[in-house]
Amino acid sequence: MSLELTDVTLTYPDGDGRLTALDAVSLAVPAGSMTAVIGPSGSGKSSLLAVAATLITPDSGRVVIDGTDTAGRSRAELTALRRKSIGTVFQQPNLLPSLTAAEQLQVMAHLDGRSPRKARSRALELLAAVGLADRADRRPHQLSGGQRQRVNIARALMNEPAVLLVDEPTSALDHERGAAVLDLLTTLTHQRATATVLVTHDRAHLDAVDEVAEVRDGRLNSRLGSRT
Ligand SMILES: Nc1ncnc2c1ncn2[C@@H]1O[C@H](COP(=O)(O)OP(=O)(O)OP(=O)(O)O)[C@@H](O)[C@H]1O
Repeated sequence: MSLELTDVTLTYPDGDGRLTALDAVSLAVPAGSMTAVIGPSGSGKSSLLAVAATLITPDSGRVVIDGTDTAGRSRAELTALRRKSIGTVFQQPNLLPSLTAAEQLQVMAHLDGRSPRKARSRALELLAAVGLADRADRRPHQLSGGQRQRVNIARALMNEPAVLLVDEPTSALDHERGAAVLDLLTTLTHQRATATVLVTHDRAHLDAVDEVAEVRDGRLNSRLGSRT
Protein backbone atom coordinates (compact mmCIF):
# COMPACT_ATOMS: atom_id res chain seq x y z
CA MET A 1 0.00 0.00 0.00
CA SER A 2 1.33 3.43 -0.86
CA LEU A 3 -0.98 5.20 1.57
CA GLU A 4 -2.22 3.62 4.75
CA LEU A 5 -4.26 5.26 7.48
CA THR A 6 -5.10 2.92 10.34
CA ASP A 7 -7.52 3.77 13.14
CA VAL A 8 -6.87 7.47 12.79
CA THR A 9 -8.65 9.69 15.30
CA LEU A 10 -8.34 13.46 15.15
CA THR A 11 -9.95 15.97 17.50
CA TYR A 12 -9.96 19.76 17.52
CA PRO A 13 -10.44 22.02 20.54
CA ASP A 14 -14.11 22.99 20.77
CA GLY A 15 -15.11 25.30 23.61
CA ASP A 16 -14.52 23.40 26.83
CA GLY A 17 -14.31 20.05 25.07
CA ARG A 18 -13.02 18.46 21.87
CA LEU A 19 -14.72 17.92 18.54
CA THR A 20 -13.99 14.57 16.92
CA ALA A 21 -13.28 15.30 13.24
CA LEU A 22 -12.03 11.78 12.40
CA ASP A 23 -13.17 8.79 14.39
CA ALA A 24 -11.05 5.63 14.03
CA VAL A 25 -10.70 6.05 10.27
CA SER A 26 -8.83 3.42 8.25
CA LEU A 27 -8.06 3.85 4.58
CA ALA A 28 -5.60 2.00 2.35
CA VAL A 29 -4.84 3.08 -1.20
CA PRO A 30 -2.59 0.91 -3.37
CA ALA A 31 -0.27 2.26 -6.05
CA GLY A 32 -2.05 2.92 -9.33
CA SER A 33 -5.51 3.29 -7.88
CA MET A 34 -7.82 6.18 -7.06
CA THR A 35 -10.13 6.46 -4.06
CA ALA A 36 -12.81 9.14 -3.99
CA VAL A 37 -13.69 10.61 -0.61
CA ILE A 38 -17.22 11.99 -0.43
CA GLY A 39 -19.42 13.23 2.38
CA PRO A 40 -21.44 16.22 3.53
CA SER A 41 -19.91 19.56 4.45
CA GLY A 42 -18.12 19.36 7.79
CA SER A 43 -17.93 15.56 7.75
CA GLY A 44 -14.12 15.45 7.92
CA LYS A 45 -12.91 15.22 4.30
CA SER A 46 -10.40 18.07 4.49
CA SER A 47 -9.19 16.79 7.85
CA LEU A 48 -8.61 13.37 6.30
CA LEU A 49 -6.62 14.89 3.47
CA ALA A 50 -4.57 17.03 5.87
CA VAL A 51 -3.69 13.97 7.95
CA ALA A 52 -2.75 12.01 4.82
CA ALA A 53 -0.61 14.97 3.72
CA THR A 54 1.15 14.79 7.13
CA LEU A 55 0.16 18.42 7.71
CA ILE A 56 -1.79 17.49 10.84
CA THR A 57 -0.72 14.80 13.31
CA PRO A 58 -3.72 12.79 14.51
CA ASP A 59 -4.41 12.17 18.21
CA SER A 60 -4.00 8.45 17.59
CA GLY A 61 -3.64 5.95 14.78
CA ARG A 62 -1.01 5.20 12.18
CA VAL A 63 -0.19 7.07 8.97
CA VAL A 64 2.16 5.26 6.61
CA ILE A 65 3.29 6.97 3.41
CA ASP A 66 5.06 4.86 0.81
CA GLY A 67 6.24 2.44 3.50
CA THR A 68 7.36 5.14 5.94
CA ASP A 69 5.56 5.29 9.28
CA THR A 70 5.16 8.97 10.15
CA ALA A 71 4.93 8.39 13.91
CA GLY A 72 7.55 10.24 15.92
CA ARG A 73 9.09 12.01 12.90
CA SER A 74 10.41 15.53 13.30
CA ARG A 75 8.97 18.44 11.32
CA ALA A 76 12.04 18.43 9.07
CA GLU A 77 11.65 14.70 8.39
CA LEU A 78 7.97 15.17 7.55
CA THR A 79 8.77 18.06 5.21
CA ALA A 80 11.34 15.88 3.42
CA LEU A 81 8.84 13.01 3.22
CA ARG A 82 6.16 15.31 1.79
CA ARG A 83 8.54 16.66 -0.84
CA LYS A 84 9.65 13.22 -1.91
CA SER A 85 6.45 11.21 -1.67
CA ILE A 86 3.35 13.42 -1.71
CA GLY A 87 1.88 15.54 -4.50
CA THR A 88 -1.05 17.83 -3.73
CA VAL A 89 -3.62 19.41 -6.04
CA PHE A 90 -6.05 21.86 -4.47
CA GLN A 91 -9.12 23.64 -5.83
CA GLN A 92 -7.27 26.74 -6.92
CA PRO A 93 -4.06 26.13 -8.83
CA ASN A 94 -1.99 28.76 -6.90
CA LEU A 95 0.48 29.25 -9.71
CA LEU A 96 3.11 31.97 -9.45
CA PRO A 97 2.02 34.78 -11.81
CA SER A 98 5.49 35.63 -13.13
CA LEU A 99 6.58 32.10 -14.05
CA THR A 100 5.89 30.16 -17.24
CA ALA A 101 4.14 26.80 -17.08
CA ALA A 102 7.45 24.94 -17.36
CA GLU A 103 9.07 27.11 -14.69
CA GLN A 104 6.23 26.40 -12.22
CA LEU A 105 7.31 22.75 -12.44
CA GLN A 106 11.04 23.40 -12.49
CA VAL A 107 10.81 25.27 -9.16
CA MET A 108 9.72 22.02 -7.51
CA ALA A 109 12.80 20.19 -8.75
CA HIS A 110 15.01 23.11 -7.73
CA LEU A 111 13.68 22.82 -4.15
CA ASP A 112 14.64 19.20 -4.33
CA GLY A 113 18.19 19.93 -5.50
CA ARG A 114 17.84 18.35 -8.95
CA SER A 115 19.88 19.48 -11.92
CA PRO A 116 18.21 22.32 -13.89
CA ARG A 117 18.62 20.51 -17.23
CA LYS A 118 16.95 17.33 -15.99
CA ALA A 119 14.24 19.43 -14.35
CA ARG A 120 13.51 21.18 -17.63
CA SER A 121 13.19 17.93 -19.57
CA ARG A 122 10.97 16.37 -16.90
CA ALA A 123 8.81 19.52 -16.81
CA LEU A 124 8.35 19.37 -20.59
CA GLU A 125 7.58 15.65 -20.47
CA LEU A 126 4.90 16.20 -17.81
CA LEU A 127 3.37 19.19 -19.59
CA ALA A 128 3.10 17.00 -22.69
CA ALA A 129 1.45 14.28 -20.56
CA VAL A 130 -1.24 16.76 -19.46
CA GLY A 131 -1.77 18.00 -23.02
CA LEU A 132 0.12 21.28 -22.72
CA ALA A 133 3.25 20.62 -24.79
CA ASP A 134 2.62 23.79 -26.77
CA ARG A 135 1.89 25.96 -23.72
CA ALA A 136 5.13 25.40 -21.79
CA ASP A 137 6.29 29.00 -22.10
CA ARG A 138 2.99 30.66 -21.25
CA ARG A 139 2.37 32.44 -17.97
CA PRO A 140 -0.77 31.69 -15.92
CA HIS A 141 -2.75 34.71 -17.23
CA GLN A 142 -2.19 33.40 -20.77
CA LEU A 143 -3.81 30.05 -19.91
CA SER A 144 -7.44 29.04 -19.45
CA GLY A 145 -8.76 27.84 -16.08
CA GLY A 146 -8.66 24.21 -17.22
CA GLN A 147 -5.11 24.61 -18.53
CA ARG A 148 -4.01 26.17 -15.23
CA GLN A 149 -5.42 23.19 -13.35
CA ARG A 150 -3.48 20.89 -15.72
CA VAL A 151 -0.27 22.76 -14.92
CA ASN A 152 -1.14 22.35 -11.24
CA ILE A 153 -1.53 18.58 -11.70
CA ALA A 154 1.71 18.29 -13.67
CA ARG A 155 3.49 20.26 -10.93
CA ALA A 156 2.20 17.87 -8.26
CA LEU A 157 3.77 14.99 -10.20
CA MET A 158 7.14 16.65 -10.68
CA ASN A 159 8.89 14.76 -7.89
CA GLU A 160 7.32 11.42 -8.84
CA PRO A 161 5.21 11.17 -5.68
CA ALA A 162 3.88 7.82 -4.50
CA VAL A 163 0.79 9.56 -3.13
CA LEU A 164 -1.35 12.15 -4.91
CA LEU A 165 -3.87 14.09 -2.80
CA VAL A 166 -6.49 15.99 -4.76
CA ASP A 167 -9.11 18.32 -3.26
CA GLU A 168 -12.09 19.31 -5.44
CA PRO A 169 -9.96 19.84 -8.55
CA THR A 170 -12.87 20.64 -10.82
CA SER A 171 -14.87 23.01 -8.62
CA ALA A 172 -13.73 26.07 -10.59
CA LEU A 173 -14.36 24.43 -13.98
CA ASP A 174 -17.44 23.86 -16.12
CA HIS A 175 -18.75 20.34 -16.55
CA GLU A 176 -16.87 19.49 -19.73
CA ARG A 177 -13.51 20.81 -18.54
CA GLY A 178 -14.05 19.19 -15.17
CA ALA A 179 -14.67 15.82 -16.84
CA ALA A 180 -11.48 16.22 -18.89
CA VAL A 181 -9.43 16.98 -15.75
CA LEU A 182 -10.89 13.93 -14.03
CA ASP A 183 -10.05 11.76 -17.04
CA LEU A 184 -6.53 13.07 -16.90
CA LEU A 185 -6.21 12.26 -13.19
CA THR A 186 -7.43 8.71 -13.83
CA THR A 187 -4.94 8.19 -16.64
CA LEU A 188 -2.04 9.64 -14.65
CA THR A 189 -2.91 7.56 -11.58
CA HIS A 190 -2.59 4.39 -13.63
CA GLN A 191 0.36 5.46 -15.78
CA ARG A 192 2.42 6.88 -12.93
CA ALA A 193 1.24 4.37 -10.32
CA THR A 194 0.26 6.96 -7.75
CA ALA A 195 -2.04 6.19 -4.83
CA THR A 196 -4.57 8.94 -5.48
CA VAL A 197 -7.15 10.30 -3.05
CA LEU A 198 -9.76 12.56 -4.60
CA VAL A 199 -12.05 14.63 -2.40
CA THR A 200 -15.11 15.48 -4.45
CA HIS A 201 -18.68 16.69 -4.22
CA ASP A 202 -19.40 15.61 -7.77
CA ARG A 203 -21.12 12.22 -7.94
CA ALA A 204 -20.32 12.05 -11.67
CA HIS A 205 -16.70 11.49 -10.63
CA LEU A 206 -17.51 8.28 -8.81
CA ASP A 207 -17.76 6.24 -12.00
CA ALA A 208 -14.09 6.90 -12.74
CA VAL A 209 -12.58 5.78 -9.45
CA ASP A 210 -11.55 2.40 -8.06
CA GLU A 211 -13.06 2.90 -4.62
CA VAL A 212 -15.43 5.29 -2.91
CA ALA A 213 -15.02 6.16 0.76
CA GLU A 214 -17.87 8.04 2.38
CA VAL A 215 -17.22 10.13 5.48
CA ARG A 216 -20.09 10.93 7.83
CA ASP A 217 -19.50 12.66 11.15
CA GLY A 218 -15.86 11.65 11.03
CA ARG A 219 -16.56 7.97 10.40
CA LEU A 220 -15.69 6.30 7.15
CA ASN A 221 -17.53 3.67 5.13
CA SER A 222 -15.79 2.26 2.09
CA ARG A 223 -17.47 0.72 -0.88
CA LEU A 224 -16.14 -0.32 -4.23
CA GLY A 225 -16.27 2.05 -7.13
CA SER A 226 -17.87 1.07 -10.39
CA ARG A 227 -14.56 0.53 -12.18
CA THR A 228 -13.84 -2.62 -10.20
N1 LIG B 1 -8.92 23.96 12.84
C1 LIG B 1 -10.10 23.53 13.31
N2 LIG B 1 -10.45 23.78 14.60
C2 LIG B 1 -11.63 23.34 15.10
N3 LIG B 1 -12.52 22.62 14.38
C3 LIG B 1 -12.23 22.36 13.10
C4 LIG B 1 -11.00 22.80 12.49
N4 LIG B 1 -11.00 22.38 11.20
C5 LIG B 1 -12.16 21.72 11.00
N5 LIG B 1 -12.90 21.70 12.14
C6 LIG B 1 -14.20 21.00 12.33
O1 LIG B 1 -13.98 19.62 12.06
C7 LIG B 1 -15.08 19.06 11.33
C8 LIG B 1 -14.58 18.48 10.00
O2 LIG B 1 -14.13 19.55 9.17
P1 LIG B 1 -13.52 19.32 7.72
O3 LIG B 1 -13.01 20.65 7.24
O4 LIG B 1 -12.58 18.19 7.75
O5 LIG B 1 -14.84 18.90 6.89
P2 LIG B 1 -15.09 18.75 5.32
O6 LIG B 1 -15.81 17.46 5.14
O7 LIG B 1 -13.82 18.93 4.58
O8 LIG B 1 -16.07 19.95 5.01
P3 LIG B 1 -16.30 20.80 3.62
O9 LIG B 1 -16.89 19.84 2.62
O10 LIG B 1 -17.29 21.84 4.06
O11 LIG B 1 -14.98 21.37 3.22
C9 LIG B 1 -16.09 20.20 11.17
O12 LIG B 1 -17.05 20.08 12.19
C10 LIG B 1 -15.27 21.46 11.35
O13 LIG B 1 -16.05 22.50 11.87
